[in-house]
Amino acid sequence: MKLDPFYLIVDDIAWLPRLLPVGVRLVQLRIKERTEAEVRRQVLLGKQLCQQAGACLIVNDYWRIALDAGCDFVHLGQSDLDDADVPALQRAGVRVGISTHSHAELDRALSFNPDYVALGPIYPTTLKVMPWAPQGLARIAEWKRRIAPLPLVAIGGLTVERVPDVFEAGADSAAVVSDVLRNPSPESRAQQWIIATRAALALQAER
Ligand SMILES: Cc1ncc(COP(=O)(O)OP(=O)(O)O)c(N)n1
Ligand SMILES: Cc1nc(C(=O)O)sc1CCOP(=O)(O)O
Ligand SMILES: [Mg+2]
Repeated sequence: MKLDPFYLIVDDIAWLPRLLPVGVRLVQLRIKERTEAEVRRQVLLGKQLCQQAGACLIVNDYWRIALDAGCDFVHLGQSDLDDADVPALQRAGVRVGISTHSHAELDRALSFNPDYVALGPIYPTTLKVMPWAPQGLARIAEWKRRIAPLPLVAIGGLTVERVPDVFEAGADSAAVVSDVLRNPSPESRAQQWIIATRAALALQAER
């Protein structure tokens, strides 16, 4: 399976009418601290907006809601895996991406037969407190050797300026929150991301 090289993560579907028209084609809805009813509403609307734009929606954490809503992709972290029914998702045709931060987590993730593996944080992130030291670029290459041909998503502290190194190290897709959503112009930053990730992917293919 191929993932778009630019993987945008948003905390509310209000971002979608702003950023889908720019050309975002892979978007994770990562909603925290809202009621289940609100998450369900956003997932249903997010699915519709992404479908209309030809974009792929990935639902973070809320795998039951995603399954009920007929979504086709979820993202699960290690603690999410404790109560997620991954086989039920897979039987329903829902693709699953899994976060990893260590060798043990990678072994566990691979045991679920995921559709992609995410590695993070590559660089320090200000979005959330994490017990993990930044992984660095060498880890990307190591993870890629372990998981190929599965796609590898890099996440954590990524910026447009860091995109070339991340792809050169072996990432297939770069996931980002702050560098886009906290930019004074999220639309133009997303545009820069699209250009940078496509260029980096093309260079990777030439090597
Ligand atoms: C692409 C991607 N990678 C990692 C994460 C983190 O997932 P998780 O560890 O479950 O943490 P939360 O995002 O749920 O706080 C992710 N969401 N997306
Ligand atoms: C949500 C998340 N998960 C990570 C992981 O390593 O699993 S890093 C991260 C934060 C990503 O946000 P930003 O692009 O603002 O650094
Ligand atoms: Mg999670």
